[in-house]
Amino acid sequence: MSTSTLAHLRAANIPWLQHITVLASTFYFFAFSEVRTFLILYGLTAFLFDTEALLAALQDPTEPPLIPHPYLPFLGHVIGMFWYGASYFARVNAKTQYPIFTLQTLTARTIAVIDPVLAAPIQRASKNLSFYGMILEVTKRLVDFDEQSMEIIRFNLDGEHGSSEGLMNESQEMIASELSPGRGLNQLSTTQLDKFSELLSDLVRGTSTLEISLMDFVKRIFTIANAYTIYGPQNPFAMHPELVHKFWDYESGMIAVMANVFPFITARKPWLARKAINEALQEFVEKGYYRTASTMIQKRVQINLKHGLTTKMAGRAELILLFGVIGNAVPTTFWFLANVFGRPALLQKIRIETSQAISSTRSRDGKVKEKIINVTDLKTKCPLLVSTYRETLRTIANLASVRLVTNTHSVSAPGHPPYLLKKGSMIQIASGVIHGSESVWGADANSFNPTRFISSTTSSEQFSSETGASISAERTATALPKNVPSAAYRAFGGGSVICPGRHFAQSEILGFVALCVQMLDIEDVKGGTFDVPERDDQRIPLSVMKPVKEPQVVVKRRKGEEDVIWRLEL
Ligand code: HEM
Repeated sequence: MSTSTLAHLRAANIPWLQHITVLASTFYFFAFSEVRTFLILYGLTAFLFDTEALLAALQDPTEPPLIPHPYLPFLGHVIGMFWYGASYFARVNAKTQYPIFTLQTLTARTIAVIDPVLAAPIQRASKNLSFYGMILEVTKRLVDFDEQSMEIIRFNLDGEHGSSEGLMNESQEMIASELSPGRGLNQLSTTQLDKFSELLSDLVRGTSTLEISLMDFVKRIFTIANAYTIYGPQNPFAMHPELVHKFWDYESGMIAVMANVFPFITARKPWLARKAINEALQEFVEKGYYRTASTMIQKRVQINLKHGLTTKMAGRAELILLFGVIGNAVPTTFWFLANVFGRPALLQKIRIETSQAISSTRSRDGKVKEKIINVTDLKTKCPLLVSTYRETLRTIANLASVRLVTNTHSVSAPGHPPYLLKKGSMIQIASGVIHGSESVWGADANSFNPTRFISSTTSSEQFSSETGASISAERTATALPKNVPSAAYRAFGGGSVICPGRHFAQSEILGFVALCVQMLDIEDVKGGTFDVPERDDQRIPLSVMKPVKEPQVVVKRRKGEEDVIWRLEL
């Protein structure tokens, strides 16, 4: 044993003196026949309680420090993550203040990344730190893929047969291209915005009122509009309207289904819901309904079938994308509406600001007949709206970015020593901790500041004086406060797997919220402004955070807007 190992062992948080004293006194207190049993019991207990500290002492000094659980080794951190949900990393970080640390559980080593400066090189190192290596097991359980499909999906994930070979590479490249700014994306967004205005006008007509939970209000419109836009007129929800509810039944119980402990008994409602949706998705592929869907879905189904997925499994593959499309957009829009309508002063300012993006047509008698909101104008001329959207996401986007270390990798960043990330470890970039860090965002990191993303150089005047709309749109969307590193804003993940739907999401969510702000009053069911709900930090959703309680609201058209036809355009 080298002298440095001995020094580490001596410095380890292990009560060596107590162990030596106990061992030495054993022979004094116990009869010879009892010594063996005692030593075995003592040894086992000491092993259980000290092994994490021993691992911490013996690990390579350049590895992220291992934090032994103070009371319950190997199980303590698992229970902590289960009990405290998304806030567990924040609790450990509050005690340790390490920029990166390791938690050991029975089956895995989890490396939590707390400093965004380290997050940047980690999300860039996609060759050795694999997103799919981590996420595919989740996907398998999420949609119930069979093993044969998983083999097809796993092919060439590390790129050993070239960067575009294999189902995943081909599909990911195609989706990124279909959803990146350009004509195809504009077409998708236009269909979506038209559908929003049609559905909202139908749901809240003339002087009628609608009593509903704010979340259900968003779910109703977004599920139908997104399914229509992305999956076409013969989408599963249009063919089987009862599936809209079932989709959200599955969403709320999917963690229990994925735990996979006799889910048909322990999580029956979401399990049955998934079964019904999967059957409809299979029909969507088998009956060729996908041929009337967006180009992205047509290409995606063709890629999946070409690589050998059965029609049944190609249908199931769509369930994961449905989550990508709707699963985050709905709760994000819910929070955005809650943050605006729950703060009358902010609502007032946003009403004034977004009115710049409206044009109107009049009937012969001079009355306003139609009002059109231009979503490009929202992005370029309405910094408060865009900033409120980004601040909303900062406060609710808690989902860690996960990576599996497929080859031992050393990561270095300015101001940090190099850290060794050993093969087999699971990395979690702790988005929630980073989003709430005072050292990153300033003293008000934990409060809601709707103007946070309006920088001193980005004002509505400046936007209107920009020459190219696309340049100003990009500037609005990327105005991080001074000195905040870009990897600190993690709502859409980062690196090569950054959410490809972020541009689509921004247009649909800004458009929908502006439409609501201009067209509707949304108040507490008991009258007046509703309270902005609290975040439910105990639940770990596979999307943005959920509220503890969903406000029950009354939705009606604003005075004077009862007969106006509202439309959204890009
Ligand atoms: C506010 C709404 C949204 C949020 C907060 C969001 C967030 C995310 C996040 C955090 C990831 C994982 C990235 C990582 O771990 O590094 C992701 C992946 C993804 N998102 Fe989104 N997303 C949203 C909307 C959308 C929409 C509307 C679409 C599609 C139209 C979409 C499509 C996808 C896809 C396909 C992936 C997987 C990327 C891949 O496998 O490479 N997302 N999203």
